Amino acid sequence: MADAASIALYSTFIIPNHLSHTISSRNSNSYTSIPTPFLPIQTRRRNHHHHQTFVLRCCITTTTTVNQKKNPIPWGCDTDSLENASALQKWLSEAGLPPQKMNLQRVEVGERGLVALKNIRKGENLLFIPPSLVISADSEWSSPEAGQVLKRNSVPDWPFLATYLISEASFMKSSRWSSYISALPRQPYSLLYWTRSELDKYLVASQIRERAIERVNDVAGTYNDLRLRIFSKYPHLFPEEVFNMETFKWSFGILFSRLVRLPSMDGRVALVPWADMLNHSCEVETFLDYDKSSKGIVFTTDRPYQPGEQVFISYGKKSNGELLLSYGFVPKEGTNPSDSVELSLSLNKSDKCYKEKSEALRKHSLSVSQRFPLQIKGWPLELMAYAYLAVSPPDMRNSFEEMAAAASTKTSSKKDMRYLEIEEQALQFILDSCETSISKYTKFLQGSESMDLDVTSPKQINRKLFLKQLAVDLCTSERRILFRAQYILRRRLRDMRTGELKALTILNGFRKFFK
Ligand SMILES: C[S@@+](CC[C@H](N)C(=O)[O-])C[C@H]1O[C@@H](n2cnc3c(N)ncnc32)[C@H](O)[C@@H]1O
Repeated sequence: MADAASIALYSTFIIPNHLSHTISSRNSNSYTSIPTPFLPIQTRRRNHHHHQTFVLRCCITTTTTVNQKKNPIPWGCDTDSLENASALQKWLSEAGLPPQKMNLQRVEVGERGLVALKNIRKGENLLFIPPSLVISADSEWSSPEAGQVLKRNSVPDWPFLATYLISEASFMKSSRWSSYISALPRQPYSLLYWTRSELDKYLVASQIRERAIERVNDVAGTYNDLRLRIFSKYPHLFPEEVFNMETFKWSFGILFSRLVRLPSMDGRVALVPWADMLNHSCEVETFLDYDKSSKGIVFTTDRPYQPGEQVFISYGKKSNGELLLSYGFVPKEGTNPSDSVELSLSLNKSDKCYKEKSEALRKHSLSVSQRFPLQIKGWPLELMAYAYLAVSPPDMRNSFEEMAAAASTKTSSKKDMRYLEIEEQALQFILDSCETSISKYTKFLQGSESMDLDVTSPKQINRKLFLKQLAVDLCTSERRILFRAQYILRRRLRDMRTGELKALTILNGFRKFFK
């Protein structure tokens, strides 16, 4: 994912990327995740940005969980519906959106999307959405008192906007955002809507499962925190029939899949109606931002479009797993250059220096079990440093500290450290972890062919088939990266071992000669 420099480049559809365990390198060939703690209500964090491709997408209604049956979200529309599209476009133009070169239509990629009405040149600015049509923490509340209560309690942007969206939705036609909210998906695609047993079953092999569980817990924790600290004290402003777990899941699902960070507006996060109808493509790099000269939200096309073609932007350099987590889709295998898979490495509990090593890791905010991103083009230096530490013998204890520091993304000056004496063991250690992971993926993928979908009604079949297909696509792409790493590691180890053998043969030759 993006490092500090690329945060500024990718502004669109941000998520608070709370992979606090993910390590990544700062070097230009590698990729990073920004460990941003999620939305603890006490901390104020802003974050950013994205990337795309093509997906299997079947039109299904995923509203089948028990809770949703009890408490269906009373606003929004089906994900593939154009039911409220013309009302949205009419409202937008009346509210000041200039004439557009694109139209909201049903599309192959992303179900609904913006399609070129005219020829669009490469390098052209599109959209020009005025700030008055943008939803941010400064937007006016239909219930000003509710907004003041949240501000007095210094609620951070994400929970603030999630509450705002529910509040405005509950005002229905009398909210100024009514046409926008009616066109939002009633159930955004997001792992937030997978049940725990679906996550366990379909994502058993992938580290994304853990991140999805963390995210579900974070959303529930944030809602509970708001309820305890604020909502329960002002029930007339925040009645539970409106502000409940189900509506928060919806509003966070909307934020995860549609919130934008605007670099030119000091990184302000916002929902940008109309712009959020643009789907993501891994093949484009353009992103949304505020343009000071035209005083509107724009993006600059990085390729031409002909009438009838869908126009795309980039949601950022995200892995397939991250795209599934926040947006509910998986690009086709091999089409996402930013794809990565997390490899989990752990210290061996029977290691004689386990305590010293874990202490060295702790000093650098790392743990005895750590996840590192692998990409098709390689892995970060931090992973290699962690592997050195994991395999180093007691007589190298003086280097533990240096290795732990190098395994941390927080250490700024990173040199490509090498410990030749343990390089082979370190590579073998990474290879073993890769192979353990590959076998988990293979077991899941083989089992998925004959997997019992556990359905009790025909309606559920579509949903389960859909989730299974997403999981299969994700696991296939993640395993592909692991296979590549396995190939490289095996080759490096083979070269090292044959090199050693050769050196040994030459040495023996010398010995014989001198005898
Ligand atoms: C910002 S919205 C884009 C507009 C959306 N298609 C709609 O109709 O509301 C993001 C959502 O669009 C869909 N999407 C975006 N890019 C996609 C892609 N490349 N493939 C499949 N779905 C995509 C996903 O459902 C995602 O959660």
